[in-house]
Amino acid sequence: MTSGSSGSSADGAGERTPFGVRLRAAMDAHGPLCAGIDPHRALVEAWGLPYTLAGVERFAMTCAEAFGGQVAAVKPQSAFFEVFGSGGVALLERVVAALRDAGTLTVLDVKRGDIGSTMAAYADAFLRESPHAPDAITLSPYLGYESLRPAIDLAHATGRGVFVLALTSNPEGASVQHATLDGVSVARSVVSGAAVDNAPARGRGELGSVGLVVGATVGDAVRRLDLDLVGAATPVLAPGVGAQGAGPAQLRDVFGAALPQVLAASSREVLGAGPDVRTLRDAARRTADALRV
Ligand SMILES: O=C(O)c1cc(=O)[nH]c(=O)n1[C@@H]1O[C@H](COP(=O)(O)O)[C@@H](O)[C@H]1O
Repeated sequence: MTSGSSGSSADGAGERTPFGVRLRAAMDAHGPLCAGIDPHRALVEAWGLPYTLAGVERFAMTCAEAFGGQVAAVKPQSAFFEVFGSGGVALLERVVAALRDAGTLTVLDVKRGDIGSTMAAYADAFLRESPHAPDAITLSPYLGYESLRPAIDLAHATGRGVFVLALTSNPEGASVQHATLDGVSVARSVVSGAAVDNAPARGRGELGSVGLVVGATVGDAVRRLDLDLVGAATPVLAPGVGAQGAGPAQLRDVFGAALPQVLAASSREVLGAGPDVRTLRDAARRTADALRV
């Protein structure tokens, strides 16, 4: 499987297989791990590298080499590249391109969200066809789920995907995400939005391209989301595995019957196995195997 199989038109609206379908195939082939590339200063230095653009390039390209072709998806965290300004952003583009060449799906963690007219520009920046466009991005719905429409529509048009924050892994998230309007929580309204957007995929018996982010650490709180609403058609990105304390048991407890559509994300714990490429690859493979349903 390649991450970018197909022809495409000038605006990218080609015949690429929808992201959800490609994600299902990737998880079936490699297990449900999304390996994060988060070049924290402490990790870069622990690898014996200087915390400079060159050091971070070595770190990130080693990750791309280790993870490419081995895991379902890779999630570079944009913040750690943006620290280095335009050079860091150019490096991020090279990392995405390298993973694309290896046939591995990329979820670029940029957590964008803005008024619709600005959202259209963010959608163009990340979801239109280009050699360094990722397969999916993370989105923040706190200006209203519908404000994300330009990104959702362009993702559908270009065979790409989005993951919308629903219930995040950090303890502070609950104060906003469990707030209710007319008896419906913010998080649950995001789940409903994704269910509507994935209804056509559900009708085809496929995984949709509008995913949710639900932390693997949220415990019982997940019950309030009514994940049943989305059936088996909505992919769920579940960060929090490893450094934030969640493992296979927590994933089973939190997601239950929805587990087959969960893409579990782990960054620091896997990255700690570097800098040797083979050791890093083995750590990712071991984690992916342990998470298999
Ligand atoms: O969107 C995310 O990926 C995300 C959402 C969330 O609720 N919690 C969360 O930790 N993340 C991201 O997932 C990664 C977690 O990294 P580790 O804690 O090192 O595994 C970071 O890049 C976070 O920004």
